[in-house]
Amino acid sequence: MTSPVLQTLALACERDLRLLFENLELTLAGGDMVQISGPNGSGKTSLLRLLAGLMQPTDGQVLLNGQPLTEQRHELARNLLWIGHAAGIKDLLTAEENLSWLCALRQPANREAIWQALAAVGLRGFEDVPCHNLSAGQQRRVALARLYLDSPPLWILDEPFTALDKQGVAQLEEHLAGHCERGGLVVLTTHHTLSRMPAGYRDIDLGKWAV
Ligand SMILES: Nc1ncnc2c1ncn2[C@@H]1O[C@H](COP(=O)(O)OP(=O)(O)OP(=O)(O)O)[C@@H](O)[C@H]1O
Repeated sequence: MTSPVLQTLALACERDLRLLFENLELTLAGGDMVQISGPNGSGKTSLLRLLAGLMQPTDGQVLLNGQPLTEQRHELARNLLWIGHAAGIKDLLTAEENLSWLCALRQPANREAIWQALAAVGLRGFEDVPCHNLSAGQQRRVALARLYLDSPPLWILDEPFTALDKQGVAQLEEHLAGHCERGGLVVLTTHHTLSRMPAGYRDIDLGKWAV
């Protein structure tokens, strides 16, 4: 698997007239699992959004393979799987329909692949259930099933362990570490202490760049 290289140069982020961090310098490449840590409100989600091209920095730059992210939209879309803090699931659609729709935005998936992905996250037998009839943890599992479909190398995940039970957390930790060991790149926020870390694991404490 060939992962892109993500780099930040003197990155600064201001939100609501508050400068959260500045001069943030990071280089992230295949094999890395990077956990962004820091207190509530320190800007972890904001940093993920900057890396995913969903927000513009106040100052500095994000580079993808050495080129400004703003000029690499197509490349970013090809390489990135973003799962935000909210599960991003549509209540009225079934688990299968949600995945089919989410995958269609990037790489359409057939029914068999979707059912396999749902089985991988423990949702065998729930394929046809409308998501408003699933628990919070099951809805999170629907979103995470995308990580078991034909997925791109760069995964940016905001609080992916939210609402998961112990078995779900352990399984996800294993899957994320395995992705990195196959050459993928994972950037995530979590307040959970990871117990399965690949060789390329790093913890980035945003507090170091706090203003
Ligand atoms: N949509 C928004 N508009 C304006 N300011 C925002 C918005 N979302 C967040 N902020 C502000 O940006 C700051 C950082 O928020 P962010 O969500 O990035 O922090 P975080 O470190 O991820 O927090 P948490 O640990 O609570 O998830 C906070 O002070 C917050 O008030």
